[in-house]
Amino acid sequence: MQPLLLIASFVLAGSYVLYRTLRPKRSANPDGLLDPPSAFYPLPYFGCALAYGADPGKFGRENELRHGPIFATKMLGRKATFVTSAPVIAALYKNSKAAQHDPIRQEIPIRMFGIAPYAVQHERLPYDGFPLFDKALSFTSVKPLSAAFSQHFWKRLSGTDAFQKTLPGGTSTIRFTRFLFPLVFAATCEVFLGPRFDADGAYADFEVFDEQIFKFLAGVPPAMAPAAFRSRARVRDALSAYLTSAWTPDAGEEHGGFLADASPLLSELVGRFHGWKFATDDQAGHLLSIIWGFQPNLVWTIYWLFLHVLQDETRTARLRAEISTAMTGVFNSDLKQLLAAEPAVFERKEFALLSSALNETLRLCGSATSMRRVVEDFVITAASTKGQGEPTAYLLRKGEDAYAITRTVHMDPDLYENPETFQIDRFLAEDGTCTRKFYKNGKHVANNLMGWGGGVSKCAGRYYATHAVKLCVILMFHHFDIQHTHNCTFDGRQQTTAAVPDMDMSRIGMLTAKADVVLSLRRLV
Ligand code: HEM
Repeated sequence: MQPLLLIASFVLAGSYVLYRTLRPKRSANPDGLLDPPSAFYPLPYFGCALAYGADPGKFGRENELRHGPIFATKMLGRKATFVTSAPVIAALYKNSKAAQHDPIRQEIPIRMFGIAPYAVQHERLPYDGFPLFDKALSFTSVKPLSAAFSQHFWKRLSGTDAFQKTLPGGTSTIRFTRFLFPLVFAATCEVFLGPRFDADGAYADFEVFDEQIFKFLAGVPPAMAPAAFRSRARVRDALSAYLTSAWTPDAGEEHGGFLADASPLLSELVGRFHGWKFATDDQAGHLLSIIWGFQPNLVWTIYWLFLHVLQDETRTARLRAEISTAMTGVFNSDLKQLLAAEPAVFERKEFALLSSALNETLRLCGSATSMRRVVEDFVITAASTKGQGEPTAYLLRKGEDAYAITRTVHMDPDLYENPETFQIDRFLAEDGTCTRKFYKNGKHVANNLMGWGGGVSKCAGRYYATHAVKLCVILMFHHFDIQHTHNCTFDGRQQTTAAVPDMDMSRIGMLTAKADVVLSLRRLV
């Protein structure tokens, strides 16, 4: 053991000396600008990848304490600059000309979804492909899609045993993720792809693929993750079969055909894929990326919102009261009116507590990182995290990657009191609306909540997702008395209080749970 320790000490000491010798000097630029302070991760090639990948929020927080809200290191062979405070993240988002998202969008899908490079890097994709989502999912255009979600989700929910085999007054017991996640998956697939895609058949493989997504992100070869690659291949095969059967040639259409029974958004997109001569398999890879974009974030948001509310009787009672009042006051106790509601209705004051609960869930249970490639040198000015002293100007250099870690802002105790605690009404202003403003060191922080990311890559689906989360919560509370059973976790441990499982901190986006829970649903209506 001792010789091993000795060798390890030599390697570490050697790495440190090398690092001190080779690291970029902070005042090397002739114009007096500083390089961001360097964080020390000596592992060759990987650099900070292990520490960052294990828990991006903790990685950001620890380095912020040591170096301030901007620091640089190496990750997977590239120089990476990380920004962690609200104003510096805002500055990074703002300069979308120098710090671009498109180069990242043209790399990651190759690894994650197995799309061939030509179909990810097609020159028209950033202009005629991705913007279709921004257009169809904007606040003013999203209504047909959100209304379709309401219909499909209700059809699925009312088809479960909790309705079909349980009369009002009766109770059923559900394992929460097993119950909820496939319903949301099927409903959203129906909204976007239509009924021809076998969502039920594809769900199990999709779930395995999603659970193993980090392996694709890290570029692990198929031999090291055979199950993940097999599942991904099966979902893509299902999507290819769907594309083959649903694509209907029609000379009268702009792109030579349409996707039968699908949303206009997907039909238009696939039409453009045909125009660009993408192989069916690569089209399927794109569809997989779209499904992956909506499913995990959406279902884990719903999951955490429910569990944090149910953990506390007062929270549950307050939210139940809001929903009950709105059911009569806004929807005249008519389910059809609820299902027909457009997203703007759920933004009203009558749903302020629900809006606040959603924001609090995004804050506490999300870990979004926005990635950018620096394509021209630019300067970011950073004040110290505590707001003392003169701000410092740092140079970000062409060719490096820049990462905005949002969880450091969401868990900042100077911005959010007791940041580890779920406070259902945290976002309520004094007038009862969900518009509270947040301050740090006496200054208003406009981008205090970045659960949807920000800048040019801000979640295009946020209005659809907000609608879907709220509808799901309202439908469930309206129909069921939901109890968070105390002996509920599936890891075999008995719980003495209503448990909220630990979060898997290694995820990017909404965090996942380390255990499922069992809930009892007593049917009310
Ligand atoms: C509560 C659920 C959701 C959360 C928390 C969420 C969050 C995010 C985040 C953090 C990003 C990356 C932002 C960045 O890099 O700065 C993103 C991107 C995106 N999301 Fe969502 N999302 C959710 C649901 C959805 C849904 C349901 C859809 C589609 C209907 C969707 C569509 C997209 C798209 C298209 C992008 C890429 C935007 C771009 O790169 O231009 N999201 N989302």
